[in-house]
Amino acid sequence: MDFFKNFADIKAVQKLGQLARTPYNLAASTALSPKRLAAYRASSCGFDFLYGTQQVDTQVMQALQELANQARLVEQFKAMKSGAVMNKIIGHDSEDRQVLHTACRDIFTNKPLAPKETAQAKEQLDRLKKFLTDLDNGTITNQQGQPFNTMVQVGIGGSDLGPRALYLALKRYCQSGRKACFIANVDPDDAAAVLAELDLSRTLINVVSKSGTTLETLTNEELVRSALTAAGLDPACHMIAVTGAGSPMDDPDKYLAAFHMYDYIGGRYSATSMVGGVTLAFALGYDNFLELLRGANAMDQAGEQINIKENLPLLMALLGIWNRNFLGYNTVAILPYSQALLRFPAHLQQCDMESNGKQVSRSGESVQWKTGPIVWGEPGTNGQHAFYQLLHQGSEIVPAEFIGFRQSQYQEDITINGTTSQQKLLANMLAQSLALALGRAHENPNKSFTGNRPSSLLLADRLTPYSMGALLALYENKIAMQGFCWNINSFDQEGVQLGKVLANRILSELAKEKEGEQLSPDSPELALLRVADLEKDAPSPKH
Ligand SMILES: O=P(O)(O)OC[C@H]1O[C@](O)(CO)[C@@H](O)[C@@H]1O
Repeated sequence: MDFFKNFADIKAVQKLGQLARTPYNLAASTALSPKRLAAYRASSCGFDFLYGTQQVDTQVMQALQELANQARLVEQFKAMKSGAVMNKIIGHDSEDRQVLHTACRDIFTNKPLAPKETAQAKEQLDRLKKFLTDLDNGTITNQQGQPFNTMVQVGIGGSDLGPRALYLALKRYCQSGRKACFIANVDPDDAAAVLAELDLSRTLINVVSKSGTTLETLTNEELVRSALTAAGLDPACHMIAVTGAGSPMDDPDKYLAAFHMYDYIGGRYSATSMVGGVTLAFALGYDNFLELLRGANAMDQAGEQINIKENLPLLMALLGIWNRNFLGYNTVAILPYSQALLRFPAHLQQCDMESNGKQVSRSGESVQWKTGPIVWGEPGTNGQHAFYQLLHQGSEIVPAEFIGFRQSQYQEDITINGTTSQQKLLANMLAQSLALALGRAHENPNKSFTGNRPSSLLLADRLTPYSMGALLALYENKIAMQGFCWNINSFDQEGVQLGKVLANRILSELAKEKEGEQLSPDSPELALLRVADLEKDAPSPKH
């Protein structure tokens, strides 16, 4: 495809390389003037993005705009949204799929960019609405005629992280008497701890797996099924499913209700499909789920602007590339100053690292440039009392992305010493960004801060279904645009396969142990050695 340009061959990359020899020094005495802070600011969909604390100047910003234009990032994004086959490696066996999670939220117009896929999303939404209405009006109840009040989502990776992060973020908006829980890990203690807290008779189990083949999810499905049976309940009256159309799990007869997602939606981009939709709409209400989609759709539209000042996903993608490829920073910390965003960094970790943790280009060649950084994070202010020491004085420079809200969600606050807790929270976030940038000289080297450490601030009024949807899509789109720029396929995940294959081999070794007997203490290690031994002689697959 004409779009597929090697990063190193793009003209603006040479220019940025030169500019990176003398990056803006954030620790210089006049570096953070009010004029600069006002100028390095952009807004979309209720979010203000403050990036005066990045090591950029007007020349760098100009060159980043040129990079966006020369790599045709917005065109690639629009092509993705319109159904181009973006998930592929040219000349090699690959998934060869469209990438259309954006179609799930392009439902607020008569002219969606991918009409067939948006029609499919709407059909699933209609089915979900009917299912929820049946729950509300008592058409669907438990065997005693009581309403269901809890939904447990059983899934892992993209079938867990996004939906769980969004649920926790928006728990404040739960419908009265409704809640959701999640089981992901194949560790039996995960399910045991969740199930111990529930009245199973009032619980719906939502098994979510795009492939319908994931070991952890199928195992936990059986575990929960047997817990229902042991409690004298009929699993068929309690279990629902979300899976890829045509997957091995796509068997509506086994479930009280079944919903589809499609192969053009990647697992880690699936939170706005039925993968997130069923549990979120059950707990938060259908209208709140629609608001989430509305926010995501607004950010998808912002992603089509050519000017980086009007396109937050693109601007954030380019600043990330500046930090990664030109300033050489290996990692990014996502630091929400919002307890509700507790699991959002974990979701972004999958979304980013599974998407952009690649080392071959879209033409199958080894890339000669750095791709996705290591992404991690925790909410502030807790993180300040844990790992910020390294952020301020460590030998690794960690660009930070702060996320904050002017108002709290619950609006239940207290004024102590003249400020509310929300003000204390925000003051801390702003202070961290300043401290990272400015540093502080001190005669005692152990107390001195070098500063000149980049960060940016994302600020919105309040964490609502709409702003959460916009924030989710902001990051999804940022990640996709970075992948386009690096000329990698951000939409497959071949790197997770080898571990799965080897785990299955170790399991078949362990299964040889006498059935029902406890594993002897050295069994796992012996199985590991046997499989390692077999592997060393295994023929390499054809290239
Ligand atoms: O929804 P599924 O098919 O069960 O997959 C779960 C997760 O497993 C992965 O395939 C990685 O192993 C992720 O990409 C995916 O989100």
